[in-house]
Amino acid sequence: MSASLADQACSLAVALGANRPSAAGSPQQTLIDVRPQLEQLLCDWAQISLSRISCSWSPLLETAPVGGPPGQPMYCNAVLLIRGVPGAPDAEAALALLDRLQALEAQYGRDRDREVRWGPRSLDLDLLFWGDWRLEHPRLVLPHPRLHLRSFVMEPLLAAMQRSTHWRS
Ligand SMILES: Nc1ncnc2c1ncn2[C@@H]1O[C@H](COP(=O)(O)OP(=O)(O)OP(=O)(O)O)[C@@H](O)[C@H]1O
Ligand SMILES: Nc1nc2c(c(=O)[nH]1)N=C(CO)CN2
Repeated sequence: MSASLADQACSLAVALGANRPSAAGSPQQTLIDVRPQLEQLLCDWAQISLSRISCSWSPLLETAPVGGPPGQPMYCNAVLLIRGVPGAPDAEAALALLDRLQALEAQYGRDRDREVRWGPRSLDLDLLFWGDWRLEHPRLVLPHPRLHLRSFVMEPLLAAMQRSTHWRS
């Protein structure tokens, strides 16, 4: 049976990016170090055990910076695709997840008050989509409005989908 993104009411994706070091090390080391914490964060948020969700990770990609100040370092990007999030999407839960993602960014040294738009950051965690649910909130837009314009997101998303057993016939 074939499946489309729109069928996946309980799939959710998070994009990761970094292009400055954190306490965990280089951007690559940061994206590796944060993996188990991000999986645990999602389980805690969804109130579900790790064994009940399926996490599909893209490989790490080195990408040229898009936008922002000239001369910033190359980025490391990845995407985590999760299947098995229980319940229907709603704004309160989505905003609570955004808060948790931003708290995790701060743990890795992200300081939003001291950065320029699209400038270097130690960790960026963007919520890409929650099924095909649409949200227009001042703090959160879903699907992420620039998702389809960014090869540094679409390439790892494709890789994560190809690695997910869910889309295999
Ligand atoms: N889908 C989303 N995922 C993450 N943040 C979002 C989303 N939609 C809106 N936002 C808002 O965008 C604000 C800025 O986020 P952030 O600093 O990560 O942006 P950015 O990564 O520099 O740029 P971009 O928004 O183009 O990815 C956040 O504080 C958050 O409130
Ligand atoms: N290659 C790349 N470029 C970017 C990235 C990113 O993660 N990777 N993030 C940005 C702001 O979200 C702006 N530009």
